[in-house]
Amino acid sequence: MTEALLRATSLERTYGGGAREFAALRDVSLTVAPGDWVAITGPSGCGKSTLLHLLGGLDRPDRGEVWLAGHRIDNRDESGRALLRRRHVGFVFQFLNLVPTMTVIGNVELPLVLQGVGRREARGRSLEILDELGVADAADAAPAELSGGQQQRVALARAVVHRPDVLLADEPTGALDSASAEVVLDLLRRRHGSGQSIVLVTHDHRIAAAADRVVTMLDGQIVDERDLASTAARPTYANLINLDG
Ligand SMILES: Nc1ncnc2c1ncn2[C@@H]1O[C@H](COP(=O)(O)OP(=O)(O)OP(=O)(O)O)[C@@H](O)[C@H]1O
Repeated sequence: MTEALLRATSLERTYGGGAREFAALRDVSLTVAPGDWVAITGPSGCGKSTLLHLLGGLDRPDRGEVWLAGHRIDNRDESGRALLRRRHVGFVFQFLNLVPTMTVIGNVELPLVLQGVGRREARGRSLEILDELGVADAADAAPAELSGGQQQRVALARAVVHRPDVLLADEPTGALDSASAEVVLDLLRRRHGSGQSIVLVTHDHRIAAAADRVVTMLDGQIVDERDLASTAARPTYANLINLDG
Protein backbone atom coordinates (compact mmCIF):
# COMPACT_ATOMS: atom_id res chain seq x y z
CA MET A 1 0.00 0.00 0.00
CA THR A 2 1.25 3.50 -0.83
CA GLU A 3 2.04 5.55 2.24
CA ALA A 4 -0.50 8.33 2.79
CA LEU A 5 0.73 11.84 2.09
CA LEU A 6 -1.75 13.20 4.63
CA ARG A 7 -3.49 11.23 7.33
CA ALA A 8 -5.81 12.76 9.90
CA THR A 9 -7.37 10.52 12.53
CA SER A 10 -10.24 11.25 14.93
CA LEU A 11 -9.79 15.03 14.89
CA GLU A 12 -11.64 17.12 17.44
CA ARG A 13 -11.44 20.92 17.47
CA THR A 14 -13.42 23.04 19.90
CA TYR A 15 -13.47 26.84 19.86
CA GLY A 16 -14.17 29.07 22.85
CA GLY A 17 -14.80 27.81 26.35
CA GLY A 18 -17.54 27.47 28.97
CA ALA A 19 -20.99 28.40 27.70
CA ARG A 20 -19.40 29.59 24.43
CA GLU A 21 -17.74 26.24 23.72
CA PHE A 22 -18.39 25.09 20.17
CA ALA A 23 -17.27 21.79 18.63
CA ALA A 24 -16.20 22.74 15.09
CA LEU A 25 -14.84 19.25 14.31
CA ARG A 26 -16.07 16.00 15.82
CA ASP A 27 -14.21 12.76 15.16
CA VAL A 28 -13.04 13.58 11.64
CA SER A 29 -10.66 11.22 9.84
CA LEU A 30 -9.32 11.70 6.33
CA THR A 31 -6.52 10.16 4.29
CA VAL A 32 -4.96 11.66 1.18
CA ALA A 33 -2.70 9.46 -0.93
CA PRO A 34 0.03 10.90 -3.16
CA GLY A 35 -1.64 12.22 -6.32
CA ASP A 36 -5.16 12.31 -4.81
CA TRP A 37 -7.52 15.19 -5.54
CA VAL A 38 -10.06 15.60 -2.75
CA ALA A 39 -12.84 18.21 -2.65
CA ILE A 40 -14.37 19.10 0.73
CA THR A 41 -17.84 20.52 0.49
CA GLY A 42 -20.74 21.28 2.80
CA PRO A 43 -22.75 24.22 4.13
CA SER A 44 -21.24 27.34 5.65
CA GLY A 45 -19.91 26.78 9.18
CA CYS A 46 -19.70 22.97 8.94
CA GLY A 47 -15.95 22.95 9.68
CA LYS A 48 -14.31 22.84 6.23
CA SER A 49 -11.74 25.60 6.86
CA THR A 50 -11.02 24.26 10.34
CA LEU A 51 -10.21 20.85 8.86
CA LEU A 52 -8.02 22.34 6.12
CA HIS A 53 -6.07 24.39 8.68
CA LEU A 54 -5.43 21.28 10.77
CA LEU A 55 -4.32 19.29 7.71
CA GLY A 56 -1.81 22.02 6.83
CA GLY A 57 -0.51 22.43 10.37
CA LEU A 58 -1.80 26.00 10.63
CA ASP A 59 -3.72 25.02 13.73
CA ARG A 60 -3.64 22.11 16.17
CA PRO A 61 -6.48 19.74 17.09
CA ASP A 62 -7.64 19.24 20.68
CA ARG A 63 -7.64 15.53 19.99
CA GLY A 64 -6.52 13.26 17.17
CA GLU A 65 -3.41 13.11 15.01
CA VAL A 66 -2.24 14.66 11.74
CA TRP A 67 0.56 13.09 9.73
CA LEU A 68 2.12 14.89 6.76
CA ALA A 69 4.62 13.14 4.48
CA GLY A 70 5.48 10.64 7.21
CA HIS A 71 5.85 13.27 9.97
CA ARG A 72 3.43 13.71 12.85
CA ILE A 73 2.66 17.44 12.89
CA ASP A 74 -0.15 17.98 15.41
CA ASN A 75 2.22 17.71 18.39
CA ARG A 76 4.87 20.12 17.06
CA ASP A 77 5.19 23.78 17.96
CA GLU A 78 4.59 26.51 15.39
CA SER A 79 8.17 26.64 14.13
CA GLY A 80 8.31 22.83 13.74
CA ARG A 81 5.05 22.88 11.79
CA ALA A 82 6.17 25.86 9.69
CA LEU A 83 9.27 24.00 8.62
CA LEU A 84 7.29 21.00 7.38
CA ARG A 85 4.63 23.23 5.86
CA ARG A 86 7.23 25.15 3.87
CA ARG A 87 8.65 21.91 2.52
CA HIS A 88 5.46 20.00 1.70
CA VAL A 89 2.42 22.29 1.56
CA GLY A 90 1.04 25.12 -0.57
CA PHE A 91 -1.90 26.93 1.04
CA VAL A 92 -4.53 29.19 -0.50
CA PHE A 93 -6.30 31.01 2.34
CA GLN A 94 -9.98 31.88 2.20
CA PHE A 95 -9.02 35.51 2.80
CA LEU A 96 -5.88 35.18 0.64
CA ASN A 97 -3.38 36.75 3.09
CA LEU A 98 -1.27 38.39 0.38
CA VAL A 99 1.46 40.58 1.85
CA PRO A 100 0.17 44.12 1.11
CA THR A 101 3.59 45.78 1.25
CA MET A 102 5.09 43.50 -1.40
CA THR A 103 4.42 43.49 -5.14
CA VAL A 104 2.46 40.66 -6.74
CA ILE A 105 5.64 38.95 -7.94
CA GLY A 106 7.27 39.51 -4.54
CA ASN A 107 4.39 37.59 -2.97
CA VAL A 108 4.66 34.73 -5.45
CA GLU A 109 8.45 34.46 -5.09
CA LEU A 110 8.21 34.18 -1.32
CA PRO A 111 7.98 30.35 -0.96
CA LEU A 112 10.93 29.95 -3.34
CA VAL A 113 13.04 32.56 -1.53
CA LEU A 114 12.27 30.82 1.78
CA GLN A 115 13.53 27.59 0.22
CA GLY A 116 16.78 29.30 -0.76
CA VAL A 117 16.11 29.44 -4.52
CA GLY A 118 18.13 32.24 -6.18
CA ARG A 119 16.43 35.55 -7.06
CA ARG A 120 16.73 35.09 -10.82
CA GLU A 121 15.26 31.59 -10.87
CA ALA A 122 12.57 32.58 -8.35
CA ARG A 123 11.52 35.48 -10.60
CA GLY A 124 11.45 33.32 -13.73
CA ARG A 125 9.37 30.57 -12.14
CA SER A 126 7.00 33.09 -10.57
CA LEU A 127 6.42 34.91 -13.86
CA GLU A 128 5.74 31.60 -15.57
CA ILE A 129 2.99 30.65 -13.13
CA LEU A 130 1.50 34.17 -13.13
CA ASP A 131 1.37 33.93 -16.91
CA GLU A 132 -0.31 30.53 -16.74
CA LEU A 133 -3.00 32.13 -14.58
CA GLY A 134 -3.37 35.19 -16.81
CA VAL A 135 -2.07 37.75 -14.30
CA ALA A 136 1.56 38.26 -15.42
CA ASP A 137 0.75 41.85 -16.46
CA ALA A 138 0.11 42.67 -12.82
CA ALA A 139 3.50 41.34 -11.61
CA ASP A 140 4.81 44.72 -10.44
CA ALA A 141 1.54 46.01 -9.00
CA ALA A 142 0.62 46.00 -5.33
CA PRO A 143 -2.03 43.37 -4.42
CA ALA A 144 -4.49 46.15 -3.48
CA GLU A 145 -4.43 47.44 -7.06
CA LEU A 146 -5.89 44.14 -8.32
CA SER A 147 -9.49 42.93 -8.45
CA GLY A 148 -10.60 40.24 -5.99
CA GLY A 149 -10.47 37.61 -8.73
CA GLN A 150 -6.94 38.62 -9.77
CA GLN A 151 -5.79 38.54 -6.14
CA GLN A 152 -7.23 35.05 -5.82
CA ARG A 153 -5.18 33.87 -8.81
CA VAL A 154 -2.04 35.46 -7.32
CA ALA A 155 -2.70 33.59 -4.05
CA LEU A 156 -2.97 30.35 -6.02
CA ALA A 157 0.26 31.14 -7.89
CA ARG A 158 2.04 31.65 -4.55
CA ALA A 159 0.68 28.33 -3.28
CA VAL A 160 1.90 26.21 -6.20
CA VAL A 161 5.08 27.98 -7.37
CA HIS A 162 7.35 25.77 -5.23
CA ARG A 163 5.59 22.59 -6.42
CA PRO A 164 4.51 21.41 -2.98
CA ASP A 165 3.53 17.77 -2.39
CA VAL A 166 0.05 18.91 -1.53
CA LEU A 167 -1.96 22.01 -2.37
CA LEU A 168 -4.53 22.93 0.28
CA ALA A 169 -6.93 25.51 -1.11
CA ASP A 170 -9.82 27.18 0.71
CA GLU A 171 -12.42 28.32 -1.85
CA PRO A 172 -9.81 29.03 -4.57
CA THR A 173 -12.50 30.05 -7.07
CA GLY A 174 -14.79 31.88 -4.64
CA ALA A 175 -14.24 35.37 -6.10
CA LEU A 176 -13.94 34.31 -9.73
CA ASP A 177 -16.32 34.61 -12.67
CA SER A 178 -16.83 31.34 -14.55
CA ALA A 179 -14.18 32.07 -17.23
CA SER A 180 -11.51 32.78 -14.58
CA ALA A 181 -12.65 29.76 -12.55
CA GLU A 182 -12.02 27.68 -15.67
CA VAL A 183 -8.44 29.07 -15.90
CA VAL A 184 -7.88 28.03 -12.28
CA LEU A 185 -9.44 24.61 -12.87
CA ASP A 186 -7.20 24.06 -15.91
CA LEU A 187 -4.13 24.80 -13.80
CA LEU A 188 -5.34 22.42 -11.08
CA ARG A 189 -5.98 19.71 -13.69
CA ARG A 190 -2.48 20.12 -15.15
CA ARG A 191 -0.88 20.02 -11.70
CA HIS A 192 -2.94 16.98 -10.74
CA GLY A 193 -1.92 15.37 -14.05
CA SER A 194 1.72 15.79 -13.07
CA GLY A 195 1.15 14.10 -9.70
CA GLN A 196 0.27 17.02 -7.41
CA SER A 197 -2.06 16.12 -4.54
CA ILE A 198 -4.87 18.61 -4.03
CA VAL A 199 -7.32 19.15 -1.18
CA LEU A 200 -9.73 21.95 -1.87
CA VAL A 201 -12.68 23.38 -0.04
CA THR A 202 -15.48 24.56 -2.30
CA HIS A 203 -19.15 25.43 -2.27
CA ASP A 204 -19.23 24.99 -6.04
CA HIS A 205 -20.28 21.53 -7.17
CA ARG A 206 -18.83 22.11 -10.64
CA ILE A 207 -15.41 22.58 -9.02
CA ALA A 208 -15.97 19.60 -6.72
CA ALA A 209 -16.83 17.45 -9.76
CA ALA A 210 -13.26 17.82 -11.04
CA ALA A 211 -11.87 16.00 -7.98
CA ASP A 212 -11.26 12.25 -7.59
CA ARG A 213 -13.09 12.19 -4.30
CA VAL A 214 -15.76 14.42 -2.78
CA VAL A 215 -16.07 14.60 1.00
CA THR A 216 -19.21 16.23 2.37
CA MET A 217 -19.29 17.70 5.86
CA LEU A 218 -22.17 18.67 8.09
CA ASP A 219 -22.03 20.04 11.65
CA GLY A 220 -18.34 19.22 12.15
CA GLN A 221 -18.48 15.69 10.78
CA ILE A 222 -17.87 13.91 7.49
CA VAL A 223 -21.26 12.61 6.43
CA ASP A 224 -20.53 11.41 2.90
CA GLU A 225 -17.50 10.37 0.86
CA ARG A 226 -17.69 9.60 -2.87
CA ASP A 227 -15.09 8.24 -5.19
CA LEU A 228 -15.53 9.94 -8.56
CA ALA A 229 -12.30 8.65 -10.12
CA SER A 230 -13.52 5.08 -10.28
CA THR A 231 -16.98 5.83 -11.66
CA ALA A 232 -17.21 5.39 -15.42
CA ALA A 233 -18.89 8.73 -16.00
CA ARG A 234 -17.89 11.55 -13.70
CA PRO A 235 -21.12 12.79 -12.16
CA THR A 236 -22.56 15.86 -13.73
CA TYR A 237 -23.24 19.04 -11.85
CA ALA A 238 -26.91 18.05 -11.63
CA ASN A 239 -26.06 14.70 -10.03
CA LEU A 240 -23.59 16.22 -7.62
CA ILE A 241 -26.06 18.74 -6.36
CA ASN A 242 -27.84 15.78 -4.74
CA LEU A 243 -24.86 15.48 -2.37
CA ASP A 244 -26.48 18.17 -0.27
CA GLY A 245 -29.89 16.55 -0.40
N1 LIG B 1 -11.42 31.18 15.73
C1 LIG B 1 -12.69 30.81 15.95
N2 LIG B 1 -13.30 31.07 17.13
C2 LIG B 1 -14.57 30.69 17.38
N3 LIG B 1 -15.35 30.02 16.49
C3 LIG B 1 -14.80 29.73 15.30
C4 LIG B 1 -13.45 30.11 14.95
N4 LIG B 1 -13.19 29.67 13.70
C5 LIG B 1 -14.32 29.07 13.27
N5 LIG B 1 -15.27 29.10 14.23
C6 LIG B 1 -16.62 28.50 14.12
O1 LIG B 1 -16.45 27.12 13.84
C7 LIG B 1 -17.40 26.69 12.87
C8 LIG B 1 -16.68 26.10 11.69
O2 LIG B 1 -16.00 27.14 11.00
P1 LIG B 1 -15.26 26.90 9.63
O3 LIG B 1 -14.70 28.22 9.21
O4 LIG B 1 -14.33 25.76 9.76
O5 LIG B 1 -16.50 26.49 8.70
P2 LIG B 1 -16.58 26.43 7.10
O6 LIG B 1 -17.34 25.21 6.78
O7 LIG B 1 -15.23 26.60 6.50
O8 LIG B 1 -17.47 27.73 6.80
P3 LIG B 1 -17.50 28.68 5.48
O9 LIG B 1 -17.95 27.79 4.34
O10 LIG B 1 -18.50 29.72 5.84
O11 LIG B 1 -16.12 29.22 5.30
C9 LIG B 1 -18.25 27.92 12.55
O12 LIG B 1 -19.43 27.87 13.32
C10 LIG B 1 -17.40 29.07 12.95
O13 LIG B 1 -18.18 30.18 13.35
